[in-house]
Amino acid sequence: MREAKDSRSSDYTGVSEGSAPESASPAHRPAWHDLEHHALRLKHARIVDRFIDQPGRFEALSLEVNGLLADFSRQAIDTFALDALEQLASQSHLNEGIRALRDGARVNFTEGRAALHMALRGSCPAPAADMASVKQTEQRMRRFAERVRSGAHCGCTGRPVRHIVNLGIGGSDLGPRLVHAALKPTHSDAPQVRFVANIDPHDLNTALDGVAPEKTLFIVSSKSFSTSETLANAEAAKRWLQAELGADADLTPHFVAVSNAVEAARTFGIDPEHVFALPEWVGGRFSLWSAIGLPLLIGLGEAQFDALREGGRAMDTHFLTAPLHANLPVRMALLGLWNIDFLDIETLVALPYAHALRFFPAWLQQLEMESNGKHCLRDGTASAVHTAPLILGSTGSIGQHSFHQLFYQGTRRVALDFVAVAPDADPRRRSLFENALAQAAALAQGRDLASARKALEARGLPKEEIERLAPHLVCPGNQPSTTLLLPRLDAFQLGQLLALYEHKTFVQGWIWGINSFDQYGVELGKEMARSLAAQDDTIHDPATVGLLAAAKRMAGD
Ligand SMILES: O=P(O)(O)OC[C@H]1O[C@](O)(CO)[C@@H](O)[C@@H]1O
Repeated sequence: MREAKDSRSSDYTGVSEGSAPESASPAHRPAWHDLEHHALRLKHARIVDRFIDQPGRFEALSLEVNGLLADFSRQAIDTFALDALEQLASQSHLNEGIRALRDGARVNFTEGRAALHMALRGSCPAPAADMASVKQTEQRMRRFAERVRSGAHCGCTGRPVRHIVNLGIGGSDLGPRLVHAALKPTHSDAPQVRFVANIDPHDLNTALDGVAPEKTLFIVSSKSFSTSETLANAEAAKRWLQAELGADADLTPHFVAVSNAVEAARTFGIDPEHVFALPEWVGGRFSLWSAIGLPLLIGLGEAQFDALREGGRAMDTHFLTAPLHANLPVRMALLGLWNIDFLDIETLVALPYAHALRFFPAWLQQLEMESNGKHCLRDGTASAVHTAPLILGSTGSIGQHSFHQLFYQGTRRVALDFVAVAPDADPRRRSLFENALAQAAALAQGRDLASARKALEARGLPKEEIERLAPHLVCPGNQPSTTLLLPRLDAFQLGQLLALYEHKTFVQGWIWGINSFDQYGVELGKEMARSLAAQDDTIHDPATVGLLAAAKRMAGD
């Protein structure tokens, strides 16, 4: 493996050494103006007409990486605009950015840290001492997971642990929760894994329903070991065990922690041998591949976890080596940016057509919105253009019967990412797949007034009734979408999919000129919650004061 270069020792500014300082805003780059020009042409052009203008459009606009096919032919783009987007990437020194990420430069320039999640997948080097400790932790973790899986790890009464409850939130929850749901076999002898994130007691209470305390292990998963929701749940779990097993019961075998705050975990009562640390250079929303994956090692086993990483590594190799014009994460990032900043399509709808991927939209929301939902640029100025998309979504075909209506006949344009899986012999999976294809086609095609009239004529309605109803049947269509088609839903392909979006997020953040790896906004909300808890009335705005008083009245205080 290559050794990390010296760039690691400096904060990454995005300015090549010796070159004149450049504005961090992409809007100052020549390609931006070309793109504005192209957007005037393409904003209202019909996507379906592009297939007529460009025979072979599907082939020209799809990319396949290790079996994962991405079809961009239903994006509102042509070759001129695509070229200009690639120029924007070059003018933004994207290749330099990708190298900076790979070589461990401090791309997280506000916190002075590298973002080396790829190193966890073996795709790039990291400081040798850090990697030695990552490897050592991983060995301990694997041994521990194997002991739990085999029934050798017992609770305080000597019964083998069979229930695992992961207590974590954000990146310490969403990634493992998504992967576990996606890959868990329907029938398995492995310990059962449940995930609890919310401080609302309902979440923990539901997870503990039907669970035997003497056979339960809690994983307190918190990189910082200071997140209030997770700590409150850990304390509640402790109280539950004490109530069930006796105040004097030795709870040590019932708790492990995934955290780099080893001392704080020890103070909570966790044996340091059972604290699995993750390096500082892995951000929460990129941490699935680290010790945060412990519930996966226990619930799914080593082979699955390794195959997931292998998939991530395969996507990394593609990302690090493919030229910009044939680079899948880059293509995806550029088209996302095109929709947001040039076509004014600010919403991205994530639609996995696989029930196993039901947590994908929530995972993606944190990844993209926490990473790139920012306005402050590298040089401290405010972004003049929109950054991260607003992401919503759910599994197909469920959304078709609730929110898709707005995409068909509402007043806004949205961009959609369909994630479909090539169907097997089960006719229900074929139907699900056909639904995905039909939605993408119908949302692009729409239905004009003439077709609406025809549909009503076919029903044999009188002329006046047809005229009255026809406008209500019109669907403007022209909603751009990308379809990602997985050959199968296995650990390798899932790893590829998740790494694809990680890299897309980095590329967009790089071009927008923001730091994708901090989250100071979230901190403000946390501070406010802390001051409420401390009952510091002086800093509360009148609405908060009013609501606090109303809640007190309702509680009968
Ligand atoms: O793992 P921790 O430190 O408990 O943090 C959980 C989550 O909280 C955040 O810091 C802010 O929501 C996320 O970035 C992170 O994934």
